[in-house]
Amino acid sequence: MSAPVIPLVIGDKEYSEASDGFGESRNPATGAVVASFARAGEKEVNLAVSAARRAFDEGPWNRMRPFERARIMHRIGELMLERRDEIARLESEDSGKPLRDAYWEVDCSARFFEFYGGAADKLQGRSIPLGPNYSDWTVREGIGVSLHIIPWNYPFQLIARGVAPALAAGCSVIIKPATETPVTAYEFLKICREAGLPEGQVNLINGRGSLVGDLLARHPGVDQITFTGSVATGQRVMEAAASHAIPTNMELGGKSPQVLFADAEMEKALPIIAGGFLTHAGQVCNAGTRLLVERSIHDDVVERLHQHIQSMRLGAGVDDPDMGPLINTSHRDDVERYYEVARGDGELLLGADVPSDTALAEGAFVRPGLVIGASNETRIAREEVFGPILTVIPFDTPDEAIRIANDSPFGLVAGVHTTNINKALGLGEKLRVGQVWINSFGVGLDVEFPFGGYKLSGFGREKGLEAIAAYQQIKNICIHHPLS
Ligand SMILES: NC(=O)C1=CN([C@@H]2O[C@H](COP(=O)(O)OP(=O)(O)OC[C@H]3O[C@@H](n4cnc5c(N)ncnc54)[C@H](OP(=O)(O)O)[C@@H]3O)[C@@H](O)[C@H]2O)C=CC1
Ligand SMILES: CCCCCC/C=C/C(=O)O
Repeated sequence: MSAPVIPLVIGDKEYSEASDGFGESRNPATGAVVASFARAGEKEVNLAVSAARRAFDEGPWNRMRPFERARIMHRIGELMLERRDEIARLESEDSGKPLRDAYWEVDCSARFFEFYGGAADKLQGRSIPLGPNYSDWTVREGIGVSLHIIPWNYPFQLIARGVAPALAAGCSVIIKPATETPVTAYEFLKICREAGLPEGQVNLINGRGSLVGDLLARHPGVDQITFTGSVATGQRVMEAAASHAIPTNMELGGKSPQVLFADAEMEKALPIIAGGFLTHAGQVCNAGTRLLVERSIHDDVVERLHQHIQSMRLGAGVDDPDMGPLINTSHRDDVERYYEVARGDGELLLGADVPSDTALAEGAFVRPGLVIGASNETRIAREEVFGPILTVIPFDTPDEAIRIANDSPFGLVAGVHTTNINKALGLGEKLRVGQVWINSFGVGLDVEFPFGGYKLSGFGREKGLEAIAAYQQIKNICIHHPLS
């Protein structure tokens, strides 16, 4: 059976052919083609911006009662859950991630639509006292056309994370998925249509980021950009946005610390620490890839983590292994180059072997790894690898742990493992990151609290009620009304 063709979706039309030919998406475990997709060029970019512009300037969404928007958003969430088996499977094949993580993506995406659907009719302005004969108040309006540039690691969930608050605010949307993972974005568009989202409200442009991503980001018809991905590409997108002075939300890289004190509940902490750097083979912006461990327990912790990574089962995502492949063989080669860097910076302890059965022999698998004996100044401790490798660094005092944790170009998240409340609160206060997890690292279907970075990890906040601000203009209206 030939692979399906993913069309562009612009307004009420689907385009199975477009100006820049076709791309292919492959299952990273086997190299098999999952889908091909029409690649947009300048013509389709202009059409998509016109459709989104028209939807925002003239369409019904922005003029509906907010509770009517909320109902459609709730329906989108319901449809996601009704179709979760199918979407999770497609996501797992397209991105390589274990099936359970793909289910998490769908469930979390539905939660975004429930959460922001619930918020859509509560986006209130405020009244500002100016004294007698004046009335003054603010109105929160949708910012306009919102562009969402999506990476390949969480293709479905990251669409929902940005698009749900944008829709709640009244915006229209253009989605530009990563060329590696175009498949579930189209499923998202189909669900939006079935739920009754008006035409042009959400548009889908696949194509090369360096071409259509850049054209979209520079387009004067776009009012705001939400970007998740690498620092270098984020900086390019900021430059494009600066060319027409529009705001951006940047969710970039990380080299997040997990701090383990000797007083922690080890049986609970170690699986959390392992999950923190191994989830999706480490291809997560907030992966906890530096373990700062109190010196007295260093050797024991290293031994236990080493045993854990040796016992893992690697395999194709759809077989729900402990760890799936990386996104493609080119990224695998990049990660393996970092293993060489690690060997120069310290000692590399490797875990599970890559699968050798013929079906997976061509897959983008790497062995997980632990680096010991490397200082926090080394490349392996400072650069984002986006692979399953953990650098373990000992510390002697809480102050030293804080100093090492903060000595990073990034500042996305941190984990702290301790049973001592003073240490927990002290680190929570002093770590220069957007989110501190204490005795946890990532919490289930967490959509309610804000997420974003300090320093090179970016700016702006996703998730929580805080995310909505990115998609709104605040207008102040003032009336002078003297009685005589
Ligand atoms: N913070 C995070 O969550 C992520 C971080 N990364 C990091 O980035 C590294 C490289 O991954 P990569 O896929 O290249 O990530 P990029 O940051 O380059 O890609 C992210 C998105 O931006 C698009 N894009 C690329 N160039 C431009 C441009 N000039 N203007 C507008 N959009 C553009 C991409 O499209 P296209 O796919 O078509 O190129 C994709 O949709 C990884 O190894 C990892 O270290 C990667 C993914 C997520
Ligand atoms: C279990 C980890 C979930 C992270 C989902 C969001 C990822 C964002 C990113 O990598 O940018």
